[in-house]
Amino acid sequence: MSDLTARAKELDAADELAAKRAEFVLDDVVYLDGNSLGALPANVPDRVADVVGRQWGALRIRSWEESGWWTAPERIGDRIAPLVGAAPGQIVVGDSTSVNVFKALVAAVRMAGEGRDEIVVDATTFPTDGYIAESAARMTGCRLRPVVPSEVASVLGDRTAAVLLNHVDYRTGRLHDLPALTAAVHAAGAYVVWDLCHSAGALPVGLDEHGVDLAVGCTYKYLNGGPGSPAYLYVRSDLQPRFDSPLPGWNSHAEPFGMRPEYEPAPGAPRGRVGTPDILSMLALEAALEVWDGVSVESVRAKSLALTDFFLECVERYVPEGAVESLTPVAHEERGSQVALRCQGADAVMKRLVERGVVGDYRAPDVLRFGFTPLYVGFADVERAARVLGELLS
Ligand SMILES: Cc1ncc(COP(=O)(O)O)c(C=O)c1O
Ligand SMILES: Nc1c(O)cccc1C(=O)C[C@H](N)C(=O)O
Repeated sequence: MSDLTARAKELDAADELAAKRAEFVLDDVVYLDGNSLGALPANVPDRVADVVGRQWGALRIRSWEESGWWTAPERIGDRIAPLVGAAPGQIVVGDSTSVNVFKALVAAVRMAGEGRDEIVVDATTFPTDGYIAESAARMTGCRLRPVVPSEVASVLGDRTAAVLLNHVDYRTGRLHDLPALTAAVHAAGAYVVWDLCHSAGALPVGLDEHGVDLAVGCTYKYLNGGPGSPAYLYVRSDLQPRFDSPLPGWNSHAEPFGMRPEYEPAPGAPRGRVGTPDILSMLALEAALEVWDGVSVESVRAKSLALTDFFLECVERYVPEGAVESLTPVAHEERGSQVALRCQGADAVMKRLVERGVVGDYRAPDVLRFGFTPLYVGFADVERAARVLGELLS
């Protein structure tokens, strides 16, 4: 047994989250793609069967009330809230991340008011945020300023209306400084929208603590909600009365069943709703969130850093020098829960890794991306992934 195999064994034996793995449907594959699609929590299939068979099949229309369908968006929002450091009543679940980016960004510009006509966006963002920001800018008469995150603070000014940022960069895994950037945006008198897709469920976010204005995120990565599971929108409670949604659908009305021609926004988080919620996906997500019972985000963060540290160490040992270059920061305060390795022929290398039972993903043009979900990835998985990568590149 190599010393790294022995270390992996020790680390797994001491891992307080190790038992969580049994709550997921997994096989012999090393699954390092939970930052794209989280694994299936084992309780979800039976729950979905009940929602379809009993709630829909037998109760039919009664389920909107009796099965809690109507209030699911805010109820599940409250279940996500502690995972991102938010008090109840500020998160609503529904729509996709893209749609929530649109709602949040346009609402932020509307809050900023007259004279503020610039939207700043992370130039390295996951593309959908950039596309939506461009359209939101055009619709609101703003100028769009794409800048790299390290330059955001230097472009803020009295014309800045809103700033759209990613907590963790989807490609490099870099963790951005949410408290400092939020404070800088506020000092300029503007509003910030954070995209939490790659941080929620992997590390503490502290939305309330750091005074974040608006945030969005998906639930199919570290929250394991399933393919296309609904996203969420956070609007800080004191901003809710001023949240003027650009998509004021009937579900966000103060009295949806009043069927009134005039729009009157609902108070609180439901103001962020749009149309009829996608109940099947939403209740699958609600079941998936049960794996978080009794789990602290701090313990998840501690394990995530231990996993990525160990992976970097194993890669250094097993992979021939110069074959890969890590794009992920070494400093813990700058690292999310993934490791991105630049590698020649990365696309083909990832295909071979998958054939050998190590599933990460490839991101153009040259990145091997490995996501570490602390609830079900162990240290032996990490050692095996790096060893197989080393064998392929030797
Ligand atoms: C940072 C980020 N934002 C948004 C999205 C996607 O948004 P949507 O849920 O609308 O597909 C992703 C991944 O798909 C992402 O990584
Ligand atoms: N949302 C995805 C999808 O519908 C299909 C394939 C991948 C995804 C992803 O989530 C990609 C992911 N946001 C990324 O960081 O690359």
